[in-house]
Amino acid sequence: MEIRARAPGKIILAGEHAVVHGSAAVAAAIDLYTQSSLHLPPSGEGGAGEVEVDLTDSGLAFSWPCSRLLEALGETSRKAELQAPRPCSPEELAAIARLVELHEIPEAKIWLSAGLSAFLYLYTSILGCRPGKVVVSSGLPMGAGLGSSAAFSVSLSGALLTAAGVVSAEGAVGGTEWQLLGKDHLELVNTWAFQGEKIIHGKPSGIDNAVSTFGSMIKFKKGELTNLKSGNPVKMLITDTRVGRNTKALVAGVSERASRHPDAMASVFHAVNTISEELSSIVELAATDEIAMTSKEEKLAELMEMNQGLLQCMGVSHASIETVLRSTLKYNLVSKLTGAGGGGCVLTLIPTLLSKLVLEKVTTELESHGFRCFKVEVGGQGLQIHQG
Ligand SMILES: Nc1ncnc2c1ncn2[C@@H]1O[C@H](COP(=O)(O)OP(=O)(O)OP(=O)(O)O)[C@@H](O)[C@H]1O
Ligand SMILES: C[C@@](O)(CCO)CC(=O)[O-]
Ligand SMILES: [Mg+2]
Repeated sequence: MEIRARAPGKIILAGEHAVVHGSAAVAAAIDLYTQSSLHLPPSGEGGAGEVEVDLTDSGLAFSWPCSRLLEALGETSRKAELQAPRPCSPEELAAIARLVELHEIPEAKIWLSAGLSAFLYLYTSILGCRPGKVVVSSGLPMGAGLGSSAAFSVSLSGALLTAAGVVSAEGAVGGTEWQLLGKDHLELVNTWAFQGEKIIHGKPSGIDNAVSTFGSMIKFKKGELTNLKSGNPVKMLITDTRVGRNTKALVAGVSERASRHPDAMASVFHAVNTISEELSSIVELAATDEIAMTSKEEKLAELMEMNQGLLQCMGVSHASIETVLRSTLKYNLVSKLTGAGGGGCVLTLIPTLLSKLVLEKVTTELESHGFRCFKVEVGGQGLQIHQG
């Protein structure tokens, strides 16, 4: 049996970091995906064979004998828990970390160990210690602010829960081999993926896994999700500064700053909340044609600029991000970091009336700094399944 699941990355238009502290944020799915293909032998039995994962983007593959997993973790998959995952306990996480350490991961790719721990947790909790192989491949840059960790957790959870028979695909995605899940099944996948994100991020808000699971453009606040109907999707240029960073460390850094300056940071988070609320109402107004396109774009640009200033206050900007801001400002274009910051990707709002020539000039200038630019479609589908 082969089950494939693909889950999109995301951009955050406003509210990253502040969303971890209870503010609203606005995010949208993009058309770059992580795909997990799960192969299960016909009669898998616990205790025999291996669990394998092939991480094609990093060119590394790992495997564990099922007997070893059973010995270290016990029989982990229990029917009742499939419907309501329990968080990974510190003891279980330590046992999983020891299983990951059985493999020598090259120092330059040590950041993979968090993803591997999330993989082992999701696989053994959902399918138990039965043999199987998962091949993961992604069009997303890893650790660059476009939600690669969430797309990884969502696609894995989608494939594993489909194999366990607790979720099943319903409707086809027009003209493609992919199928969608119903709302309740998506909710379940999202809950599992959040557990995976916790292992990778430490203290995620849940926005990245939610937008990767449900797709579209969403407002997210304290775990509550509102779908934003955006008539004409905004156009964004993405610049990957190629400066590596780690979301877990950046989120922890903002929390430390908040504990050093609680009142000042509470005001910053409050300001971000207001920006996200305003931004989401502009998006929705635009869907009803009650606001002209140029006026919508001017407002969005101003709010993004204000949000970027507040992200600098939180200490998550970076010299490379500032270079992107300065370069695009020369052409009167507004940019802000997206995701956790500290390097990674920057969004630049592309107004509808911007000439092709100007766009080419900005892109050339950004690429002359060694950055990589690309355009994405914003607000598309979330998790999709293919069973064959
Ligand atoms: N395709 C993949 N293969 C293996 N591991 C992956 C893959 N995608 C993500 N990961 C795991 O997720 C980690 C990156 O997550 P991180 O949260 O730091 O960045 P991000 O999700 O890309 O950005 P952000 O959280 O700011 O949106 C990697 O270090 C790795 O452990
Ligand atoms: C930085 C952050 O706000 C967004 C990362 O894409 C973390 C989170 O919300 O989990
Ligand atoms: Mg992440």
